[in-house]
Amino acid sequence: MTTVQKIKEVEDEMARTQKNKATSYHLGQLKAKLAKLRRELLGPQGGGGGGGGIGFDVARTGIASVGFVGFPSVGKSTLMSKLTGTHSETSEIDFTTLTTVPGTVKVHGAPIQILDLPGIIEGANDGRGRGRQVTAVARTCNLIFIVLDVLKPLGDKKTIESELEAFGIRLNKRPPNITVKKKDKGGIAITNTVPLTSIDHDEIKAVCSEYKLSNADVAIREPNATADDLVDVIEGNRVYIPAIYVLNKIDAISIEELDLLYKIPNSVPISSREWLNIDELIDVMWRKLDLVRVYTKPRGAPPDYNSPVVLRRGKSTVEDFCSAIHKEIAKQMKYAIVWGASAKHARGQKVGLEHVLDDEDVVHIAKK
Ligand SMILES: Nc1nc2c(ncn2[C@@H]2O[C@H](COP(=O)(O)OP(=O)(O)OP(=O)(O)O)[C@@H](O)[C@H]2O)c(=O)[nH]1
Ligand SMILES: [K+]
Ligand SMILES: [Mg+2]
Repeated sequence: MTTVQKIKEVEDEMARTQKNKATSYHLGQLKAKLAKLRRELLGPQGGGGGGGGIGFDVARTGIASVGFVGFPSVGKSTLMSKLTGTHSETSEIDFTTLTTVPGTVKVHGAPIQILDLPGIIEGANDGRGRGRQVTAVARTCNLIFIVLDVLKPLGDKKTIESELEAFGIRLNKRPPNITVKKKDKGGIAITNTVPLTSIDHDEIKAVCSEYKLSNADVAIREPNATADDLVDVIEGNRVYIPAIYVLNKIDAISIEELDLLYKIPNSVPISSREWLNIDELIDVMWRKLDLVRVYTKPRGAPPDYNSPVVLRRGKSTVEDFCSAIHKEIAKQMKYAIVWGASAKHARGQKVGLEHVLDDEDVVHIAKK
């Protein structure tokens, strides 16, 4: 039996099995089995791991990247071309785009790389079409636009989500607050700081046993943690990426239909052809990217608000700021003065290299 067939078999069995006290051990086993089979399929032996492959690995520029994922002909290239001014072929024929096409858009002074990608179809991860290369590129992006055609949004949404999920991509989700620590003896010891609502001890034990973990401390601090969350933590190698559902072609539907679409969380209805609601899309994109703009203030002069140094959240210390300007600056710095959200007082705070900066802070570097 091929891995794809084995996956299908496990999925079918899961669908047949009702979740209750008596089946939770079995379900936990199945979930872990499924994760292992998917890894096999996508690993280096399966041919789908690593980067995107020929034509798919493009030079990465800008402070962050946004990948466009969607079914064929939903309007990805139309959007990308107009947004960035870079030509990417468009037509009513499916699979017009065959590789990654990069472009750049500047938002609030930050250059953001846009990656137009080929359309994907159901079964992408089993090797259909260029789905695997597309999802491999998507894994490396800071934000994913899931582009949907408003005339058939919901079915397509589910399909795309499950293709991305099967590739270890978790959308609009934080890493689960679960730790699993191997030890030498003592069996499986479970502690939880929150009530376990969506997983029970049997299920936890089944997952651990499937991974041959017979002695471990499992600590669950995640409200509503599931067996899939536990599997994710044990498997590792998951990426947590924010996503926006771009509902394209709203020029083709009525206002009443549009109202319904607004109920999809994290969605922005637009028309890339008629250029409708693109401002909202850029706003939401900016917020989801969660970038940190830092303005430099030279001594005795006002801050330079025109060209911020743009950093990523989690990589926004004064040291990161210095390195973004020039690699020698951190060494030459005596101290920094910071004004803005990260500073303790309005008159400015004297800080060191480890200080974490916030969006729109102003920084003066005093040299030795
Ligand atoms: N009505 C309408 N049509 C659109 C819109 N955006 C794109 N289209 C049309 O949809 C078709 C497909 O557009 P593309 O930009 O090539 O779509 P794609 O998603 O890049 O397609 P592939 O590269 O083949 O996956 C073209 O005929 C576009 O003119 C829109 O906002 N409204
Ligand atoms: K097309
Ligand atoms: Mg295209």
